[in-house]
Amino acid sequence: MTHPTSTEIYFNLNNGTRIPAIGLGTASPKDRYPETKEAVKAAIRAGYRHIDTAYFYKTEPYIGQALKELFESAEIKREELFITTKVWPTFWNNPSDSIDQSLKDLGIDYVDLVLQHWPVCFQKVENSQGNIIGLPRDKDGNALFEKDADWLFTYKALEKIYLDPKDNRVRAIGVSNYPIEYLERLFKECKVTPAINQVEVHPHLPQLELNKFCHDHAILLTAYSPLGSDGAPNLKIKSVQDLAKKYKVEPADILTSYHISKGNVVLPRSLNPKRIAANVSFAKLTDDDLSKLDQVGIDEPNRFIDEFFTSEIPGFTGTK
Ligand SMILES: NC(=O)C1=CN([C@@H]2O[C@H](COP(=O)(O)OP(=O)(O)OC[C@H]3O[C@@H](n4cnc5c(N)ncnc54)[C@H](OP(=O)(O)O)[C@@H]3O)[C@@H](O)[C@H]2O)C=CC1
Ligand SMILES: O=C1O[C@H](CO)[C@@H](O)[C@@H]1O
Repeated sequence: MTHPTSTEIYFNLNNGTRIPAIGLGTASPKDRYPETKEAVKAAIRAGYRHIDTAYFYKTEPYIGQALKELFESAEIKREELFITTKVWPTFWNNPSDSIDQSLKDLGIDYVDLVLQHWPVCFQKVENSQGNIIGLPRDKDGNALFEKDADWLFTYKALEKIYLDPKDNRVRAIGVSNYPIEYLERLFKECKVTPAINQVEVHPHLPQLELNKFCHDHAILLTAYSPLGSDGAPNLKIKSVQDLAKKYKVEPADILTSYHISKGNVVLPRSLNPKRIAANVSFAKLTDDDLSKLDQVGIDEPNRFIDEFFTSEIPGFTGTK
């Protein structure tokens, strides 16, 4: 049974641009940041045309090194790639500075998509070296939020950048970790519909209501942590393994095909070049296959990314 590769599949965004269905995740473990360079090169050589990154990941300089080498060797052109970055909540009131830092580290002059990373606002606290602390905490370890700050301010600021005809730094804007309630407020107060809502989705967290809401409102859902994040626990799901046998692909391919079959974008991360190349077989799952996988999360819901600062956001508990 031969399968097309998911790297050949593209979806349309609501602003007329298009996005590759599969992207390489680059939230690498902090002791392995430099390996992201070779992972990006392996991914692009394996056909990936979409890289998902963020100011917060601290991997953008290594991605920039990979891109520089691939551009210089003419293995790929900038316009063939879709590069996403994200604005971290320490830049809630000045996303422009965050975008400039990402562009500098990536060595490019525009990004295809910039997302508000989390709908929260952190105080800007510097460490003894004068660097901004990504996860500022008070003496009790609680998140240091900016008092009276509005989480929608960031998206409104991104909107201004996107709508400014003189500013060519971003081709599309979107959000991440927005629940339906937050999108409903955004629609009331903003002009630009987000191109993307990037959220945790996988069989243990099928997000069926959010998925329908986004598709009904021309927002493309992008699935993060599709494998269950570190250690890929979702590979062990029995229905994933059964479907891998049925379609003669790897379990990781079922976890990515689950999203692409629903018309959603998916972002598997790997630092292992063999796995990166192997994670791209696409099996067009039937509605019955998809329901079986959705049922896993209905029976046993599990959100893997639920950071200490998320408890104010509907659907999060801030306990992981
Ligand atoms: N917007 C947001 O708030 C968030 C966005 N994201 C984005 O989503 C991306 C993916 O999510 P993430 O949480 O990183 O993790 P994933 O769900 O993609 O899982 C990554 C883990 O799976 C392992 N893995 C990958 N392929 C295989 C395979 N074929 N067989 C066995 N193990 C495998 C990797 O190990 P190895 O490297 O050794 O292969 C790694 O430990 C992130 O990198 C980031 O870009 C993630 C979290 C939050
Ligand atoms: O994007 C992100 O990745 C990390 C977890 O992998 C999370 O803190 C952040 O939202």
